[in-house]
Amino acid sequence: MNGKPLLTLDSVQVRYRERVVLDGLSLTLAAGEIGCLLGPSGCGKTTALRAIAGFEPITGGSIHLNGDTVAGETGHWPPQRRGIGMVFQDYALFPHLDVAGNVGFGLDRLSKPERKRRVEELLAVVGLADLSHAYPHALSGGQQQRVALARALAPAPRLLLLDEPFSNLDVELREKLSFEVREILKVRGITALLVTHDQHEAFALADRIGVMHQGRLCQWDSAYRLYHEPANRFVADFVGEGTFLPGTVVEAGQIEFELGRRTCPVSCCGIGGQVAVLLRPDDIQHDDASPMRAQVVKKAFRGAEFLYTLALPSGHKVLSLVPSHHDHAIGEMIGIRLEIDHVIAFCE
Ligand SMILES: Nc1ncnc2c1ncn2[C@@H]1O[C@H](COP(=O)(O)OP(=O)(O)OP(=O)(O)O)[C@@H](O)[C@H]1O
Repeated sequence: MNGKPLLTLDSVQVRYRERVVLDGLSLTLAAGEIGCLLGPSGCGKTTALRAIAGFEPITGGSIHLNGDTVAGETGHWPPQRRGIGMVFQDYALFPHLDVAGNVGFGLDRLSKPERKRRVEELLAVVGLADLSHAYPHALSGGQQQRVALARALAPAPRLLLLDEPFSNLDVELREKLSFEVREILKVRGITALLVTHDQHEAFALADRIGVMHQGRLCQWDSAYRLYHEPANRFVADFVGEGTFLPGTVVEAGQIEFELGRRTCPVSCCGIGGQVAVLLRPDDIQHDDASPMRAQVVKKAFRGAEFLYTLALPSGHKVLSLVPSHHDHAIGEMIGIRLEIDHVIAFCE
């Protein structure tokens, strides 16, 4: 991590009655960094945001914001004292206020001219200067989301929390807005934490991503490392596409599986141990000259590429990304080559 920590969660626990829904959540976000909690429905992402914002009391651990302990044994700061901005899934705009009224809503402490200036500045930042007198019902989903962002940024929060901010938008707009929002946050040096179950959104927006499963954080890392060096099988499955092939540890640091023998540091089992070898679609290359053959059982056109599902002689399936001018029919046998940088395997 570069820079001073702005947000630190130290073994945070949240319980609803007897049920633990956040279990020992620890993470640090540096000032100016954008983090993301990614995970399936019900894993505790929203609860984590609510705990940080101060809407949810924590039952263990502590939360620190810019050096202040805002939740923990020493007490619990109310949301308004934490100086945190929030953007919600449903935008939560005030329907009776126009765009300028929505953005200026939390700025009563400013004089009228200051407030006007601040609203204009924020609307310019989110590209809505021309719509300051429009009402929310007359705006598209993407425009409403930008108003919500401008409103959350207007009081200059120490931290911005975004809860599934793009989930009501179509896929294309989602990615476009993710990049736009990242640009806005980065230019202004705003620290933000987003929650989503959409990994493309996480990849487009965040510097650091935490994959959550059943209230626990499995890995808090860059998108690259989550994809290429997943900490466990859940992360490997949840992030990116891939399949697993059975393998055996044949000597220290060496595993053998259907596509060959490779170096792989496996610490969880000894020689003879059974492992599951992770193969990403980019690890399997199509090569007509290769003696290794596999049968096309499924294909998905992705524009520049086909994603082929291939059956190996054992019947196990692997995925392969192949340039789309290599258009092979279902049932055809094609040559493949293993082109893998570092092998990841998990003990069975
Ligand atoms: N007020 C509550 N009382 C009891 N249980 C709750 C409460 N709020 C959430 N839960 C439970 O806590 C767990 C975590 O919920 P949370 O909303 O944090 O998950 P999530 O990852 O944000 O899910 P989603 O992506 O569906 O919003 C869920 O099993 C949920 O049913």
